[in-house]
Amino acid sequence: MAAVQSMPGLPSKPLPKYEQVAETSASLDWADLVTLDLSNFEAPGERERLAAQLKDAVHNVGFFYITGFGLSQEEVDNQFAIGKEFFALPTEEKVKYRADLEHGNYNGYRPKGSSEVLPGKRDNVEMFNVFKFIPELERGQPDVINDNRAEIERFQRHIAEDTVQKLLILIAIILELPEDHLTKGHQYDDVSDCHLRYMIYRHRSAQENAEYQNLYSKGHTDFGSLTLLFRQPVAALQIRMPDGSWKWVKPYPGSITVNIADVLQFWTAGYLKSSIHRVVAPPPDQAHIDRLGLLYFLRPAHDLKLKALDSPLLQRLGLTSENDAANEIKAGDWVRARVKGNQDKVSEGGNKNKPVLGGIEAKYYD
Ligand SMILES: O=C(O)CCC(=O)C(=O)O
Ligand SMILES: [Fe+2]
Repeated sequence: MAAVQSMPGLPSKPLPKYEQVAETSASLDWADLVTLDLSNFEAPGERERLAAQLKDAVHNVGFFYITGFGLSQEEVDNQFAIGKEFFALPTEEKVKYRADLEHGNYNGYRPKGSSEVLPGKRDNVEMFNVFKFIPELERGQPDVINDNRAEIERFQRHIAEDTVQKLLILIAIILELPEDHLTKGHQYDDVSDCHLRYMIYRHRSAQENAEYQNLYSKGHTDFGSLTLLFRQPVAALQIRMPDGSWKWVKPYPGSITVNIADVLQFWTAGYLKSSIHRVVAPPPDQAHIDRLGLLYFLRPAHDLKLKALDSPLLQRLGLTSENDAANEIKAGDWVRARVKGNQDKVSEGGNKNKPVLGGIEAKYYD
């Protein structure tokens, strides 16, 4: 009898369909964020219209939503199913794929407890980071990734080669730079630490939440260029508003939450805001849920320097990083120093700046 052959491009073992959980019915103080609909991006005048809509958000808030990005909820849910399958593996299987965190390399598995949330208190978060499928970054992968590799690569490439390219064009327009000024340093074939991340925050008891001051992840900024957070109906992400208050980020159907990260802040001498966000315990009606996450972290080509860009807008505003300690730091070194630093113990006493590289600090908040 002929052996059963799997179809090329289809997983050898179909995954159970992923069902998203219900939204919270709690009434929370949601942040009011701009939503960009990318579905008419190619229409005449559309880029300028979207850039105008985005300008204030990226300067003052650092967070916004996108819709019309060309991936269906089914495709997104299929990625959640992959993450769920991976995290259900026994720990001894998962640690075979452990990332080289000690050198700031996130390629692979990051076990829970790798970072401190509060002094003496370790996190409850697992991550599995799948870097780009290019020869320089290949590594051994678990079966669930190998079996679904074609679909994961297609999903990653859509984000990297379509969605983020559009966002980088809009940001270049805001900065009055040629449209390809930022896309050039963010190509799929560039060696960089871009990755698709599957994440799980395992729920804690009410008593544990009290001991952790409700924190799952301290207030922080992200390290690279942009972060894209696929819709996750469990309320837990909060952003720090310009007045220092924290607001919840509502997960709207069909949307991705996007935030500006450190490298874009360096490149714009602070004009683009790498804003502080944190993850807290969900409201009571979602407190029992193990919160799965799906994110894409966009990082620039490793060798690009952090020196501010020569932008007409920044020049008019007098924003330059001339003589700044960041000028000669490579973006990839910054990202890796921040990943490495995340394994350190936290300091006592709440909100602290932490040295990262070349005398430059990163901000952390409780
Ligand atoms: O899980 C979330 O909502 C945010 C995660 C996050 O901030 C991060 O991984 O950098
Ligand atoms: Fe983050």
